[in-house]
Amino acid sequence: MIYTCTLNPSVDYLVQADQIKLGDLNRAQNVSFFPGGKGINVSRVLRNLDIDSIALGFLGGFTGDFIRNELNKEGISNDFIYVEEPTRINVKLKTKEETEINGVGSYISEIKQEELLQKFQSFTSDDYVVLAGSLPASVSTQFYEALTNQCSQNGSHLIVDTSGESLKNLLKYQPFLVKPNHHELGEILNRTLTSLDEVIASGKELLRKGPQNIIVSMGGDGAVFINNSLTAVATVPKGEVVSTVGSGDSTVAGFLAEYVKSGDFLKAFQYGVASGTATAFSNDLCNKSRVEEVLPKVKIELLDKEMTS
Ligand SMILES: Nc1ncnc2c1ncn2[C@@H]1O[C@H](COP(=O)(O)OP(=O)(O)O)[C@@H](O)[C@H]1O
Ligand SMILES: O=P(O)(O)OC[C@H]1O[C@](O)(COP(=O)(O)O)[C@@H](O)[C@@H]1O
Repeated sequence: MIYTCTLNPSVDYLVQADQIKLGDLNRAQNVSFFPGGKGINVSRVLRNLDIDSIALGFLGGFTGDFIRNELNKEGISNDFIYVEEPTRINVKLKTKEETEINGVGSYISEIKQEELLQKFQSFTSDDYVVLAGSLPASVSTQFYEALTNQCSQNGSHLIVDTSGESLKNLLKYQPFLVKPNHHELGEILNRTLTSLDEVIASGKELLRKGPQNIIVSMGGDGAVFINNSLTAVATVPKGEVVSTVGSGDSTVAGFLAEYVKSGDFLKAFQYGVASGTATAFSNDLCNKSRVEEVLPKVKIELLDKEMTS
């Protein structure tokens, strides 16, 4: 089974406007609400790609109810732990540019954290566990580490999509996959990455710190895949970018959807990148027909086979 775990879900409030002036009254042309947060997005894209998953994490209040109802409507199994404070609302402003305001997240008591950790004890080596997104302010990075440690003890395939200190601390558990974007990769290694060569070299450096497979996403410039036997670069087609919210999560979901079917890293990488791009070209997350339309336009260049250092 694939489990996704979102410690800090969100209702994503997407506001489209010609322009926004700070300090002025602005009117939106269009607004929409989506269940959000990285693991939840992965579960939603997996559903669109006909793959089952179980969504876990913390939800609370009217916003938490909205997310649960939407997931139920979409037929996504979920087993969230309920907390008192409402789940955050993240504002996504789409003008000519994209601006995001992500909330801090609800208070999660230690008892609730322990309850989630217990759920992780039942995972097995057949399971894939996607641990994704930020931590609510009340949850320490040690908790992420405890969840990771539990997956490692169970032998589950762990996919981590987080950034900064949380990601750094988890590398030693040798996660099956990590997916930083190029800014996050630079941040972990304390540098700014300005070229593809730098991204590849830094990705290889990250690989030596523990993860088994790495996708470094680079927005409209595509992505890089690195493991001990392969290095590949994907370029993506140009198209009308509607909203990139959830593109990275779609990359993870598309990769997993193909990997659990074929076990083929390159096919999975191409499918993941196509899913990310299909989401960038959509208002909500991608659907299967969009992904399959984009798929042949994602070009994969294999740089090295067999490692490379
Ligand atoms: N402007 C864009 N045009 C085409 N594809 C895009 C664009 N932005 C993002 N994507 C797709 O989504 C993937 C993830 O995007 P990225 O912004 O790197 O991730 P994150 O959302 O995690 O920061 C990219 O690798 C690419 O496939
Ligand atoms: O937990 P964080 O880092 O605040 O991110 C949460 C936000 O990221 C998203 O999951 C989108 O992520 P990506 O654009 O990186 O795929 C939104 O749904 C949500 O608002």
